[in-house]
Amino acid sequence: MAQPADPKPARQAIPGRGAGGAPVLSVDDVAREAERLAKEGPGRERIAALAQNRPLLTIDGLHAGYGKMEILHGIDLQVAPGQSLCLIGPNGAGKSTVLHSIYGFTNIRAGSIRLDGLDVTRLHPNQKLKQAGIAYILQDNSVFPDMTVEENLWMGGYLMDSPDQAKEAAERVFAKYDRLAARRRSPARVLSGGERRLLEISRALVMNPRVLLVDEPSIGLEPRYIDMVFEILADLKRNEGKSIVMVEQNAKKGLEFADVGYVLVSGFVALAGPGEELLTHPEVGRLFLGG
Ligand SMILES: Nc1ncnc2c1ncn2[C@@H]1O[C@H](COP(=O)(O)OP(=O)(O)OP(=O)(O)O)[C@@H](O)[C@H]1O
Repeated sequence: MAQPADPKPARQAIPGRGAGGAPVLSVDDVAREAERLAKEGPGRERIAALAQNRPLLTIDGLHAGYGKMEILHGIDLQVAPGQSLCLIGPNGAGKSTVLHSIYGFTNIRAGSIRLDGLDVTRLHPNQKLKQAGIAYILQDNSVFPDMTVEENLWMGGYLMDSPDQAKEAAERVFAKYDRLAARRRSPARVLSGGERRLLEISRALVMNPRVLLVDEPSIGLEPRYIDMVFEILADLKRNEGKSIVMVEQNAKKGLEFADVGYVLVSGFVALAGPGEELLTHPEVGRLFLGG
C-alpha cells in the first residue's frame, strides 16, 4: 500500500554537507586532515625565519615523552628575544609536552634544546630556572592558598642564595603590580581568579627569567580577566623583552596574541606562521577555529 505523502518531507541530506551545503567535519575528518598537514610540516628554514633568524630558544628534532611512551616525534621550534609564540592544536597533540620538555619534565630521547647557544637539553628544572632563565607557569591553579600574597611571591625565589634576596626580588615585582602589592598580607585564597593568575605570573618573575613558558593562561577565567592576563603578558614581552612560549586552548585568543603560531598535531609541527596569518589560514580556520 502506498504511504501517504509526508506534509513536511525531511530535507534530503547531501553526504558530507550540513545545512546550507556547508561541509561538516567529523572528528575523524579533522584528525585525518590534521595528520596530512603534519606530514608536510613547515620546514626548518621557515621556522628560523619566523624567529627572525636570531633565536633565543631553539629546539631541534626533539623526540620526547613520558617513560617509554614517545609523544613528540621530531619537533623543531624557535623563538626570538621579546617574541611570543603560541602552540595550538587538538587535545592530546602534545602541546603541554613541548613546555614540559623545555622545562625538563620529560624523557628526551633525541634532539636538542638550546638557549642563547647554551645546550640546556638535559638540565634539571631547577637549573633551567636558575641558570638558563626559563620559568614555567603551570596550567592549574598553583598558588598556595593559605599563604599570604607576599609569602607566595617569596616562594618564587626559593632557588636564590638567601631569603633576603628572594624578598628583595619580590619587592621589585610588587613595585610593578600595585594591585598585588595592595593585597600583600591577604591569604592568596581570597584573591579573584584574575588576581591569582597575576600572582602566578608574578611569582615566575621573581627570578627575572628570559623565557616564560605559559600553560593555558585563559583556563577557568572570566573574559575580563582573560584580557587582563593577555595584557600583562603583552607588556612583559614588549617592555621587558621576555620571550613567551604559550599553550592556549582558545586558539583565536592565543593567535591574536602570538607573534608566531605553531599548530601541533599528533606530536608533529603541522604548520607555523605569523599569528595573524594562521588566524586567517583556511585549514586552521576549518580545523581549529570552528570554520
Ligand atoms: N605526565 C604524563 N605522563 C604520561 N602521559 C602523559 C603525561 N602528560 C601527558 N601525557 C600524555 O601525553 C599526550 C599528550 O598530552 P599533552 O598534555 O601534551 O597534550 P595537549 O596537546 O597539551 O592536550 P590538551 O589540549 O588536551 O591539554 C597525551 O596522550 C597525554 O595523555
